[in-house]
Amino acid sequence: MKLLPQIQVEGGAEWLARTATQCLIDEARLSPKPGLVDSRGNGAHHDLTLALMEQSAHSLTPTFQALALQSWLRPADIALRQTIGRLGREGEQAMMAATGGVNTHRGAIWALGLLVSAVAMLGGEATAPAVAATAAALAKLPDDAAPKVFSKGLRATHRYRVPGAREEAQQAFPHVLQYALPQLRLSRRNGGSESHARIDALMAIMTSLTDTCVLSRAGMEGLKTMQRGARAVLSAGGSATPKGQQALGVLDRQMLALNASPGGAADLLAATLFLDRIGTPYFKH
Ligand SMILES: CC(C)(COP(=O)(O)OP(=O)(O)OC[C@H]1O[C@@H](n2cnc3c(N)ncnc32)[C@H](O)[C@@H]1O)[C@@H](O)C(=O)NCCC(=O)NCCS
Ligand SMILES: Nc1ncnc2c1ncn2[C@@H]1O[C@H](COP(=O)(O)OP(=O)(O)OP(=O)(O)O)[C@@H](O)[C@H]1O
Repeated sequence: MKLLPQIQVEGGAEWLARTATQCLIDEARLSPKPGLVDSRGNGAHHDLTLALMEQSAHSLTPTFQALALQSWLRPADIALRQTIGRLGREGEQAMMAATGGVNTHRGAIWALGLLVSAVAMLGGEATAPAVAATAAALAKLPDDAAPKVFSKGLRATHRYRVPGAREEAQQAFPHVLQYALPQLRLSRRNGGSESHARIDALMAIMTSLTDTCVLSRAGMEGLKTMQRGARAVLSAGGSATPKGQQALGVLDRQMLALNASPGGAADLLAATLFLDRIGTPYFKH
């Protein structure tokens, strides 16, 4: 086991927390995102604004920092699972206090929280697949202290018999590793701007995610519209091309008409941006 001076652990935890927060802000500002809050407006959300999303992101920095500090070089066991479960729920409360009771980032706290913990468990330096596998090991452990509460996401996974946020993490974030990161890098190589590459990565997630946000608000019709529309953007050449932009505009209008918002896909885009930055060790930033 690597033994690190406490100051290095604290610096690493602080960097991870700042980076996770920045990824949430980058995701929120990225435009144009179909149905979602972005720098143009509120998408399909009546109770969310970009300012609220940013306030919420900042309120989560101490949660991410605590998760990293508690997880540093620890193995995936029940004790750590219970600790991060408690910190995650406290983070949800901090978010609710910052937003006056609006759910801005529940899914994001789950995904990014696990990934921040996983990087810390690996000592601050690891590849994206290793981080995702470590996060999955944590997500698979039971947290007996978790209250048995009703949630919209859980209800959608039962009703439609599809995997949701829990399963995405337990399966080591396949939509991040197999869809979004390869698309992000491909679109960058093809010469698109960073914003276009990020929108394309979001589209790649939306081609196949069973987003319980969309299912709860717009049912299976909404989900199929999302997946089909995202495929159309990518097969037109991506968001940097005129045809891709046109397809993106069509999808945006369809999502708004259905009151559908791919909040789960947005969370996974933030997770993608995080894992993309983890490639380089924190002390080089
Ligand atoms: C697992 C969580 C997300 C609860 O999920 P649940 O399925 O009950 O649904 P809920 O409607 O509360 O939230 C789901 C959210 O996840 C996102 N999401 C939706 N579908 C998906 C999907 N297929 N994949 C990934 N994320 C998704 C959306 O943003 C959605 O709003 C989480 O809040 C939780 O269990 N927290 C407890 C605290 C904890 O253990 N934390 C540890 C890590 S910090
Ligand atoms: N840019 C974004 N715009 C909107 N939602 C986002 C964005 N980024 C992430 N999300 C995710 O979407 C979720 C919000 O979805 P939703 O509004 O359906 O939740 P809800 O409050 O449970 O439901 P409802 O608003 O239908 O009452 C959040 O948990 C958040 O993680």
